[in-house]
Amino acid sequence: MFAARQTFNLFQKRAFSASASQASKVAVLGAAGGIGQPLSLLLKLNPRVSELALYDIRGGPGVAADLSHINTNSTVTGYEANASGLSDCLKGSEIILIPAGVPRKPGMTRDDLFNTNASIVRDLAKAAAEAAPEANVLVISNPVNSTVPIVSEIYKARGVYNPKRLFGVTTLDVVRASRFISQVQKTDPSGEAVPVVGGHSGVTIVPLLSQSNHASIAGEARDALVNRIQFGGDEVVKAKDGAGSATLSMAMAGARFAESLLRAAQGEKGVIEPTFVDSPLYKDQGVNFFASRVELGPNGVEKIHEVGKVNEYEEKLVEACLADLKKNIQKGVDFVKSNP
Ligand SMILES: NC(=O)c1ccc[n+]([C@@H]2O[C@H](COP(=O)([O-])OP(=O)(O)OC[C@H]3O[C@@H](n4cnc5c(N)ncnc54)[C@H](O)[C@@H]3O)[C@@H](O)[C@H]2O)c1
Ligand SMILES: O=C(O)C[C@H](O)C(=O)O
Repeated sequence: MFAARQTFNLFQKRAFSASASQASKVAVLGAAGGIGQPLSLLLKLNPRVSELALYDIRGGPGVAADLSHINTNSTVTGYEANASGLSDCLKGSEIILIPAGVPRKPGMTRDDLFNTNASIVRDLAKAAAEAAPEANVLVISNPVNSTVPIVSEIYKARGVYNPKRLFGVTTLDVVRASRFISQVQKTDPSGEAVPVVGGHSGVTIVPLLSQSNHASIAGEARDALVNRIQFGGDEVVKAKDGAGSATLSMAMAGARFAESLLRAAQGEKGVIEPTFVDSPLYKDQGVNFFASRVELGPNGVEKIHEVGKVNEYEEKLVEACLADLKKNIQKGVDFVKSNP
């Protein structure tokens, strides 16, 4: 028993190196799902979170009751699946994480999820714009390249859009990139950082190996690694064989991003995460959202970093990315125009 407690405490210390915490309410919408449950668990273990608010169209209160027995200080509340439940869940939140929506099955692209997930994200965004317009909104639901513009259009229509507070969560792409490159190079993944820019699907995911510790990777080894990073999600979808897509690794990635935002909000300087944001980098080419390294601060986005120096091979990857990304973003914008 004592050993178990020691292991648990060690896990908490390793997972989140916070010392003190301010009051931070974090809401999870879609909290009973494959991502929502482990994500909520990791947030319950994070001492920077003082209040965890869980909402789902089914099962939110059950997940909350379960997590509320964990002996960390934060309170956990599950909300009923109705409009006042959603609004109460959102009120006072500093961070709203949205993993609500359907996941892929083998043979599907993320874009195939659009018809179902676009309206789910739109409706949740409407509620968030009303109940907690100043919160940071972290969109996990796919297709991220389109769901993030949907949220921005909903906020714009209500006059509460703050581009510094809206984030598409692309953390899993860099988590994968550092793991996959470490497997090839036989190194420790914690020492590997591969910038991944662009968006979050297929060729819009652009790993910049030339900016990693292994810039000299070339030829087939490079092509295979880039392909694995771009299509890592498919590996999990195939292995789960109809039972969904990445959930546990995504929960880790989402919790890491939320932790980074809380660290930055609580005064830590130099906190940088890759994320899909309203970005000036390719606006001149009509691409209004783009993932790159972003410095976070108390007001959300502090500084959007340039893509930096890329080689000829990567230039082509960026070109292919921009073409797809532009269409994906437009699809989200058009959806809100026709389905406000
Ligand atoms: N951004 C990324 O890197 C990334 C990674 C993995 C998965 N995803 C995406 O995350 C989403 C969720 O994946 P999952 O595996 O957790 O799916 P899941 O089906 O296991 O869980 C989704 C949850 O959302 C809930 N839900 C549906 N409509 C809702 C609504 N209107 N309000 C509140 N909750 C609602 C469902 O009841 C369910 O509990 C998918 O769209 C998936 O493609 C994104
Ligand atoms: O692949 C998916 O559909 C889920 C997610 O976007 C992922 O990258 O794992």
